[in-house]
Formats: sequence, C-alpha cells, structure tokens
Amino acid sequence: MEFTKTPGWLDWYAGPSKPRFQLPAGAVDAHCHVFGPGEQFPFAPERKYTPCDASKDQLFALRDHLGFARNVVVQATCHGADNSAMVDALAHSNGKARGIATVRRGVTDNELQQLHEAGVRGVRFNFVKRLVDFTPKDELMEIAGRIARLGWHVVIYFEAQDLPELWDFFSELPTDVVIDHMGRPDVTQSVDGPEFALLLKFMREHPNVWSKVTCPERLSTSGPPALQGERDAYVDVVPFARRIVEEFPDRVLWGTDWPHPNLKNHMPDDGLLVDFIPHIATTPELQRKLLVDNPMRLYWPEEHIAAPGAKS
Ligand SMILES: O=C(O)c1cc(C(=O)O)oc(=O)c1
Repeated sequence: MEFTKTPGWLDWYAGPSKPRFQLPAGAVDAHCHVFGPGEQFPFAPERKYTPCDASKDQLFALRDHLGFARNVVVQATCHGADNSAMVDALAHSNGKARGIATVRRGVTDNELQQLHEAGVRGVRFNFVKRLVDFTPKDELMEIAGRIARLGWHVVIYFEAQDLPELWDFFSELPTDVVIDHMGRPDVTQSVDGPEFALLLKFMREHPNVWSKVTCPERLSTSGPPALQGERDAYVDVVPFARRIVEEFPDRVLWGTDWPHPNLKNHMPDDGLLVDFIPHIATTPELQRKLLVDNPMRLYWPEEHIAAPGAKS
C-alpha cells in the first residue's frame, strides 16, 4: 500500500554523528520505534499521522553506530494495535530487542502469550489526545490485570497538566509503571514549581513507578537543538531530567525516541542526542544505572546481574 506522509513531516536524521560520550558496555536504548515500512506493515486506519518509513534494519544500524547493545521497541500509535512491525523487529534482533505493545480488550490469552514469546514485556496506555482516541479506563484496567499475570508492566504517556485527573487511575495499576518522557513537563515553568513537584511526589509515593528521562528535543523551548556539533543541547530540559535521575537513580530509563515522530521544528542528530546523557546523569554510576542496570532489570531480568555493591 502507498502512503503519503502527513504534510510537514520531518524524516529522521540520516548520517548521525558519532557521540563523544562513550556509552557503557551493554547500554540499552529503552525507547525507540519502527514505522512500517508501510508497504510491508501498513499503517493503521485509525492513525493520527502518517510517518516516513523507519525500518528495523535502519534502527539496528543506528543502535550499532551509536554504541548501544540493545533496544526496547515501543509500539507507535501509527500502527494502532497491530503489533506486527514491532514484533518483526524483535524477531530479527537476535534477542537484542524487547517490545512494548498496544492491545485492545479483545486480545486473547493466546495472543498475549505469543507476544510474550516474541519478547514483549509491557503495554502502552496513551492519554495524549492528539495521538489516540479515548479508551475507557475500565478497559485499560482490565488489560492491566491480564498482563500483570505475565509479569509485564504498563507504560503511560500523558501530559503534565493531566496528571491530577489521572493520579487515581495510575495509582491503581497492579504492575510496574513507566512514565514516558517525564510526563511531558512544561520546561518554561520552574523545576521547583508545583507542576513538576506533583510528578516527583507521584514517583515518591509509588515505588513501582519509573520514568524515562527522554525527549529533550520535544520538551525544549529554548534549545539549542542537537544539531551542527552542539553538545550542550536542550539546556532548559537538563534540570528536570537531572532532578529525576538524582532522586530516583534506580527507576530511570533513557532512549533515543528514534525516529522521533511528530517533531515540528527540527530533527535532532541522534549522535548529539547521546551527548545529552552526561548532562543529566553526571557520574559513571548514575550512567550505568540509567543505561544498563535499570533497563536490564526491567526488560531482561533473567540476564540481569547487579554490579558488585549496587542496589537493585
Ligand atoms: O507512538 C507514537 O505515535 C508516539 C508519538 C509521540 C509524540 O508525538 O509525542 O511520542 C512517542 O514517544 C510516541
């Protein structure tokens, strides 16, 4: 099937630079996507955008170029609840990728088991209105109860202003819960302000809640962007991400977010995006937890061995 990209769509950055920051051995890119290719894996009829293609081979080439060992491939909303492109990526990864799926209430136990065998370890609940239609909370809670039995977790994507309304629902989830992109803080507000304080309080009160300290390129308003050699990119996002990493070092994850759906004003050079990491995780120990220990514990628990003396 032929697809026409959403007008103004920005394609992923070809030819990214080599990061100057050397990732620790075994680092996991814990948030990335595949798109299609549309001809092989058609985009879902209910999608809110039509992206460029971003194949598993292109994702694996980026992984190797940047120095990551593994990926966590998160089902993108443009594929709806058809997880086949994501599952195909896992199947061709030699065990180096795990996945987060989107499922609906009608999913059978057998289908869930097949997803598990393919390497899926969680589902994503999306509350960002520009990306998905509304799903009733009772449907989501029913799904959460079923996937809990597989030892999976729930990834939640929401915007900061919606946390008060979602607080009770999130609190009732029976699994580990991973917040996407720090709950999308408004970084023009103070890092000590009430909105971000609520996110920190939520994590403090719920020891099962983790956060991805990802997507500075989406959250930044004053940049500078990770382009043209800029290794101090997105300085306005740094205090927010650093605050989470330092308070919850054992419950944070990092990922590229490649191929960066729906960016409007620039597409980052992923090599320079990796150079953002040491600004938010400032010691080798914090970096190892963020990039290796934490994602391994969540996604490859059967292989995870805590470093000597490390709390896990
Ligand atoms: O699944 C997606 O479509 C999606 C979109 C966005 C975004 O547009 O913010 O971010 C993501 O991490 C994933």
